Amino acid sequence: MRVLLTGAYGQLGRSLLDRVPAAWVLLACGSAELDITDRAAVERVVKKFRPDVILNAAAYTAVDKAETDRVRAMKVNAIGPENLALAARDVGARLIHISTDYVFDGSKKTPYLESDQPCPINFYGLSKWEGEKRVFAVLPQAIVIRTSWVFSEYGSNFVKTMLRLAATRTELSVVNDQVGCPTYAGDLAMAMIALASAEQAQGIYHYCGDVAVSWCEFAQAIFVVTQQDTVVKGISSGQYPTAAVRPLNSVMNCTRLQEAGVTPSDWQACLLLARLSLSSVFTPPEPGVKVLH
Ligand SMILES: NC(=O)C1=CN([C@@H]2O[C@H](COP(=O)(O)OP(=O)(O)OC[C@H]3O[C@@H](n4cnc5c(N)ncnc54)[C@H](O)[C@@H]3O)[C@@H](O)[C@H]2O)C=CC1
Repeated sequence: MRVLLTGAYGQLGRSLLDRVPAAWVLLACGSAELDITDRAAVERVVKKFRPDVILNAAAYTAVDKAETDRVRAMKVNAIGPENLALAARDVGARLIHISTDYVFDGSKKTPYLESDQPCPINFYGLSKWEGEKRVFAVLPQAIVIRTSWVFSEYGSNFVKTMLRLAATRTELSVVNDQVGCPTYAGDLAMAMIALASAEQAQGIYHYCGDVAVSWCEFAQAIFVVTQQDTVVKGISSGQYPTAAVRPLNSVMNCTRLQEAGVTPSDWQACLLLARLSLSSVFTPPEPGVKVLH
């Protein structure tokens, strides 16, 4: 199978690179090699490589910055995926794109289903929802996986932030009224790989961790696993104002993907397995375009 991976050097992209099946012919492109907002470049690369599947791990993920950097966020999160969908349609490729729990407003009292109506409360969520709509308008058979609270050995994420702060502080205040499901990027990568081979799969799927926690409880779990005595004090969202408002309930129901044979992320086990590499700073060289297999 010929697979084009975009956004190859973000945390999901790198997690995919670690796990792609050896039998795949993979073209991995970081933002320097393929800017997904450049329609002509996307078309050129896709026409030349002729992938069977495009995996899009590229995104504008700075949630707070997106409130003021709106044009860029919309370009990367909405126009970029649309460009990939157009190019995929031209060559008959399938597209697996990633979206977010932040398309919801968080007012629901139970886990969000794929059929629930999005109603984003921040610009990042709005741009990601626009991306979903543009993808399906061009390629109705595309796959969109909505995920949440992603962490890994790579990039920047909540786990790394907590470990960095704990290195210099004995007590941390962390929000305790936003609840969601942490997701290990390696598990999300495996879910994408499974769907890449599932020819019948299409539409929206939710994929996240199997246990819901508040950010405060997530921080406590991180310090238990890494055996640190950092004290974590719960505070409300109101006591920690951010540029972008976050949904209070980010929990998503993953039954649809489970029925397709993909188990939710066992994030607690992954935290334990990944704890050594999580605490080290990973700065690999920026590679160029290459066919890995
Ligand atoms: N990190 C998280 O907690 C969550 C992430 N997501 C979604 O998961 C997906 C993966 O996110 P992460 O790997 O965590 O993000 P990341 O920020 O680590 O990686 C995104 C990558 O996209 C690249 N990129 C940015 N603009 C680009 C462009 N114009 N063309 C090509 N590449 C470009 C960046 O250079 C970066 O390497 C994204 O779709 C994100 O919206 C959803 C929910 C939560």
